[in-house]
Amino acid sequence: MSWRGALSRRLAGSPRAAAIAASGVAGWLGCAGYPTLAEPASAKRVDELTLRVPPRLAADFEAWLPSYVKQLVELPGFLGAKLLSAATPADEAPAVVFVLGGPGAGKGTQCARIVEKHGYVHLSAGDLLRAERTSGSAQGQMIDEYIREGKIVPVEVTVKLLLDAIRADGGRRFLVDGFPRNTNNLSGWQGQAGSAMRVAAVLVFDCPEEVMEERLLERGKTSGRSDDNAASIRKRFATFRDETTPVLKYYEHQGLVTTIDGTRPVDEVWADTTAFIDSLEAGWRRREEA
Ligand SMILES: Nc1ncnc2c1ncn2[C@@H]1O[C@H](COP(=O)(O)OP(=O)(O)OP(=O)(O)O)[C@@H](O)[C@H]1O
Ligand SMILES: Nc1ccn([C@H]2C[C@H](O)[C@@H](COP(=O)(O)O)O2)c(=O)n1
Repeated sequence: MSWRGALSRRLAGSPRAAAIAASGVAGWLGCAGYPTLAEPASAKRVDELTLRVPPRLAADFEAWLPSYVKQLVELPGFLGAKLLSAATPADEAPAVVFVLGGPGAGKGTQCARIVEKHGYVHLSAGDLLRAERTSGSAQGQMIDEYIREGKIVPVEVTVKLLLDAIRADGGRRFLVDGFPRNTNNLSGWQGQAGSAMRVAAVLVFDCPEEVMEERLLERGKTSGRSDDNAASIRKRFATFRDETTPVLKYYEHQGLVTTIDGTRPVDEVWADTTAFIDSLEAGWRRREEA
């Protein structure tokens, strides 16, 4: 499979990337002509290829890159590949800590404590969607169905709610809870918040499904949530396994993930959570002083 062929196929399959195709592949790559890497490189020659991708297309590019790299490294004579970075937000951009973990892992509980002790602004994607659902907006019914089915609402809706809330608050440190939940969330964030916000860390609460199920069924006795029932919980677990895990892998690869065992009593989980926020803040202070 030639590199050129792989690129064309990917472009054909992606609506956003169709715009790239229309503007010409060579122009998009930022170079006049591009190498056909199907020809094996000689052992003495190292070819270097720099791809310039506009920030608004970085998410598509990164989603596509792994399969492209996989094909490259399978070519005889290819020595290796290095992804430098997509778009790097400025250090002074507001910092976001994404908080993830399965349904009932304890995200909201720990976020409430972080707000109280460390003064972060907490934005729960689920809470924003639930509020939007009852606001009487045209998309309320759609959101209702997604939540009940444990499916992830299209990112256009969620990222707008998050960014509106972030802009309205004007703060500098945000906990974004329950987001990004799938690759659609991830690419929507990167496309729309990308360089305006800095993803400082991804905090993950790890908890087995049996424990989370017990917690959610207990919460369901009083929460009034349409998805705290056995059928919805099963679907939410499947969505977490199938759709959120790839996002966690993506951020792990970037060295941004800190995982905390969420199975323990709240105070024990909190001891690790607050220590993590302290270390994050200490790192920022050291950088500011340097
Ligand atoms: N460490 C813990 N030990 C026992 N119960 C907990 C613990 N953390 C949270 N809970 C309880 O479990 C339930 C779910 O917690 P929480 O709402 O914080 O989870 P969540 O990850 O935000 O869930 P969801 O994604 O469904 O909103 C709540 O009733 C909460 O009181
Ligand atoms: N990024 C998100 C976050 C949440 N939702 C929907 C689907 C979830 O099952 C539901 C509840 O979220 P939670 O309060 O458990 O974090 O809200 C979504 O579609 N996209």
